[in-house]
Amino acid sequence: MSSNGTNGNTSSEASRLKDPSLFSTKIVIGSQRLDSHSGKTFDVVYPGDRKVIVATIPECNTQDVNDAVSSCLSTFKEFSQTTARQRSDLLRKLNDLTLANIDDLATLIVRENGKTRAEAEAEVKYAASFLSWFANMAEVGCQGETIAAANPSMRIQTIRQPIGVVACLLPWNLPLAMATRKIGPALAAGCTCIVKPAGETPLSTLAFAELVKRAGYPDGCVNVVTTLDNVAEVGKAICEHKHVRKVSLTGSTRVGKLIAQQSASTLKKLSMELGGNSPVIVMNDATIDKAITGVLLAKLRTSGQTCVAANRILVQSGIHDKFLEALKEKIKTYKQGDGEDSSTMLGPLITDRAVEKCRAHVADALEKGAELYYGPQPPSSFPDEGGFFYPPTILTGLSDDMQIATEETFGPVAAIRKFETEEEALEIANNSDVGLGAYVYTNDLRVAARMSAGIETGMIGINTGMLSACEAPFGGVKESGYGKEGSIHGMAEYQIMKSITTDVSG
Ligand SMILES: NC(=O)C1=CN([C@@H]2O[C@H](COP(=O)(O)OP(=O)(O)OC[C@H]3O[C@@H](n4cnc5c(N)ncnc54)[C@H](O)[C@@H]3O)[C@@H](O)[C@H]2O)C=CC1
Ligand SMILES: O=C(O)[C@H](O)CS(=O)(=O)O
Repeated sequence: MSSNGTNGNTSSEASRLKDPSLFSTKIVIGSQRLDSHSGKTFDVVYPGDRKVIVATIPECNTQDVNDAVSSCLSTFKEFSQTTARQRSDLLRKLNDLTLANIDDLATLIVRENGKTRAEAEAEVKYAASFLSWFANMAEVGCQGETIAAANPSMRIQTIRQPIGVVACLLPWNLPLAMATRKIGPALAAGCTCIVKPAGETPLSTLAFAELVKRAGYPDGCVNVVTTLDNVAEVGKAICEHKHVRKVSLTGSTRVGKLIAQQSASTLKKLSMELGGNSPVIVMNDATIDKAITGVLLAKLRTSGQTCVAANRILVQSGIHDKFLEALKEKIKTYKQGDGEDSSTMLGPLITDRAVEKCRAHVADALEKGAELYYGPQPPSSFPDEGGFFYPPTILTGLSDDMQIATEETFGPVAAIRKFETEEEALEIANNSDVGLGAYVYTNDLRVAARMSAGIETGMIGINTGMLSACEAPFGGVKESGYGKEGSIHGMAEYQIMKSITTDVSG
């Protein structure tokens, strides 16, 4: 294991930054920036042209995980004793530093994820919102209770305490926002963190760890381990480590089930923000322009790579044809290309596997009776070279037997299905093992109320395609997982509540 003492910003990529010292390619263990014990590395590829190796990053193993947890544990003894006020002040400094470095953080997100700069800057602001939110929550969320005991001799109180060492497992689609959505409440509660970003997108998390240090946090509050190909070993080491008391995962349901199994031996507290299959229901009385805008936002944000992406678009028969025509006219205007090009509206997907998944979903749907309403016919649907692009596509005639109806496409493919009645739409929408987000377009409050009650998801947007905000509880039901992130509920995920009964008689 070597340490060059700096953050390894030897890459030409660092020259893209105003502050090249934010280009960090070493893992973070306490005060040290290190290579992995194995000395092995992996490359981060720019999805916009799949050629440039953006950075070479340590491929961690069990020893690295153990070092990171040891760092968390030793710092926890000190950090857990800070006051809520102190932790609130630190989060405000971290929020301010994050926003002050928005240009560089956005550059790193564009380079590692491929999304447009506009989306990357929006993500940095979204990420910072969790820091400012939990700066406010730090003092509120740490309050306990005094309970009137039935026994006059007794005084019953509760206090909230940090749960301990927290593991944060992050997805690649919003690498920074998903980091702060976990690290923010964990630090607010007084926990210390071992953070594992997705192998595809480690750079914004490593830069954020630099800002944590600059904000004045004790070394060891936020430790970062990285892996791409050794994730099974690293994940197992995290899940089975007895000093890791909490795991917060944002990722697929497949990985969520694995984490739950592996964490069972030490009975860790878990927050599971997993996969979705979001239905959109457009009723005949919907305002069509609003519906088109919202559906395309829910479908195409981050090129369709969000867990709350519109995956099944159900349109009532009376508005179906008009809606389709308007959707096609609008989707045509979405220009794909390099994220740094200001005219680009859709960046590439994260890998060629993601492109292949879109192609396979379209091909499968067409074989099972769907029609290609807009977009290229597979397999000519994606370029032979260049970035990981899949062209925006509209399919009609969606049916439950198609892969695109039961799996997240995670790409710019809009699958439309006509329905007749409200009851039919609700039945189709709920025919899924997962339940994260859903969207309903109607001007009838009674329909909105019935749909809000009847749809089996954790979150619903009514006449909007955006249901995420730091103040709103984010999380799903069924196999989309459990736990809430953000909101007044998000901090309790990182705390224990202790009840204290005192005999005050005599
Ligand atoms: N509910 C939510 O808030 C969100 C859910 N997602 C879901 O995540 C998926 C796409 O994101 P991905 O990063 O591809 O998900 P993924 O499940 O493949 O990976 C998520 C994280 O888990 C890690 N991981 C993978 N195997 C692991 C193992 N054996 N042990 C420990 N960690 C492991 C990955 O390295 C990554 O850091 C989609 O299903 C999407 O719906 C994505 C973003 C938000
Ligand atoms: O990672 C994701 O997909 C996010 O949870 C979706 S959102 O918070 O940006 O809506």
